[in-house]
Amino acid sequence: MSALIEDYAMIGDCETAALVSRDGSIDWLCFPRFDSPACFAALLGTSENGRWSIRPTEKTVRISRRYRPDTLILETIFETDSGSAMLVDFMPPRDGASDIVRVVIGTSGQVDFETDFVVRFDYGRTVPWVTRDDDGTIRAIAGPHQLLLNSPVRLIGRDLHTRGSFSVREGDRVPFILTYGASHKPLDADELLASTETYWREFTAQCPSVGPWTETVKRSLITLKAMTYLPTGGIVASVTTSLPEFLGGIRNWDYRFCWLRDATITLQAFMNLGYFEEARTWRDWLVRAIAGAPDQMQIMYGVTGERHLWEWEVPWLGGYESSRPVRVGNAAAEQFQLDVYGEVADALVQARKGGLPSHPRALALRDVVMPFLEKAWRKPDEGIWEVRGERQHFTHSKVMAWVAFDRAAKWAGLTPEDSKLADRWRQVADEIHADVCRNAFDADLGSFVQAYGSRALDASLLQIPLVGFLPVDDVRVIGTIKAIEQWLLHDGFVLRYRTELVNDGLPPGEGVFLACSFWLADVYVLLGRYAEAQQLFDRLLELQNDVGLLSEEYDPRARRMLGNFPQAFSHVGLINTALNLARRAGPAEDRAESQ
Ligand SMILES: OC[C@H]1O[C@H](O[C@H]2O[C@H](CO)[C@@H](O)[C@H](O)[C@H]2O)[C@H](O)[C@@H](O)[C@@H]1O
Repeated sequence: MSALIEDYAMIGDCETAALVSRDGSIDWLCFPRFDSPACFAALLGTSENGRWSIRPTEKTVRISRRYRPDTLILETIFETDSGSAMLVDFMPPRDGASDIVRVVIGTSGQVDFETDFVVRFDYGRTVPWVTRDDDGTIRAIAGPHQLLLNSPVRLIGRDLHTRGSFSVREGDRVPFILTYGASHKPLDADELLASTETYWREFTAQCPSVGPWTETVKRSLITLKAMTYLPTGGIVASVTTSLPEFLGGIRNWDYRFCWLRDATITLQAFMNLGYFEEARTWRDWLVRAIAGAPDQMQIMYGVTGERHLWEWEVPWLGGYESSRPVRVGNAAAEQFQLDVYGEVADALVQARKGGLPSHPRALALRDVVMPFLEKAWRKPDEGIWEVRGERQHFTHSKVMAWVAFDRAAKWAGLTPEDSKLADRWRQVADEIHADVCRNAFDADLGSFVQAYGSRALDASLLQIPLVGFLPVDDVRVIGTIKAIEQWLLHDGFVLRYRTELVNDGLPPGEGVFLACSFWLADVYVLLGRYAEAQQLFDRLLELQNDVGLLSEEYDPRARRMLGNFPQAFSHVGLINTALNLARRAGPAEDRAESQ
């Protein structure tokens, strides 16, 4: 059985990532890319679906862990009656090979360990041929996949598992190096550890002070960086698939892709912290990915820009705590979601403001996308929450279409030759604004509503003041915030919408959505309700696990994390709210000022 979601930590090399449980088991790993078929899939099944454990044989009296400061190097300390030892887990940034390195270091007395290496390629199904080379290397092969495991520990195959045992005394170091594909050169665990440490320390060194939240912001920044596919600059929404939004339910989705929405807001967080190199690579990825006819633009792509992300179910995996189906691929790739145009426009304008030189294709792209959008904004869509029910005129989608025209008009207004375009786009922005104010505000409720003609509330309406569509002290905005506080709060955290009242094409039930809870804190900052913003933010920080990671959702009743893990959306929320609180004129006010 898999561990609690919050009991996992992530290690990664900016091309793929693994989840390690508190007791030293790697239960999730897709080699060599984030979206490759998992070779350890115990997270969504059983140990027979693949996992690699290294743990003491005797009872542990205490397990503690942390990331080595400013890095993605995980240190787990096991204490037993006879001694203590540290397991160091990391994935070196790529230099041709793709590896996981695990080093057991004795810290006091003596600790006996056992390791159990179970490889099941193709999402936990294919049992490989496992052989031992003359030099002791364990080789697991099936079809296109090959894994090589090197260690001084003698490993023996039995019952389709590869096992070994060893002891460490104070000062002993026992390394294991797992390599995907061919191994071109002998690897040294200590050298890899040193270069990995340097890589992450250099990256975090640029992070500015965010007052008392600097360390927690750095952790989120490292987490987001680890979800960036370095060869292209694409950013995945999470490194897992099918961790459920409701335990035992069917809201299980594959997040190992690049959503324009999630990637763009991630970039905004990077830029808010002054990381513009990441913005450049992402912008280049974006321009390549969405090149072509504007009506064929997708809301998400694979890490190198793939368009076909067919969704299928994995019948041989039992699902996380029986939450089935396990899905690979994501049918939402085929959806129409109007908001992404606004998010992309906002990020591009922010990149320009930050001094990023313009991309040769960016203007051409703007000039084909905007005319398309002039018609498309009138159409119903699936919205930010990617409903699997009927398309609707979602309020948030229209607001973000307004953002697209508003930002495009400002952008065009920067050059005299584009001033005609600027006027035209300002006109469309005004038209959308009027349309939303006319159709999305319910005077009886005193609030904006989820979609035209609906009476439901939706947390995405919190974006109205955050993107500058209306000022935060507008009476309609005040009414909307009140209504959200009244109807969407659960234990002080924010639900996206009431799944039992809205037909989103799925059975009701899900946790509170962490990103939306950060948005509420941002709105409190705009309102000057700093104490409430601070209080909500503090409570959200308490939800982080022991190594600072957040999933997508949280169940306040069961006090458990839910949804894919770690999730970019949630970590972006954390960074932005920390900046808003620390600077009080942080990103929320920057974005809102564009009104
Ligand atoms: O709730 C149903 C939808 O859930 C997923 O979408 C959510 O995650 C996306 C990635 O973080 C995010 O961009 C979106 O706003 C969220 O609603 C899932 O990917 C969808 O397929 C599903 O319909």
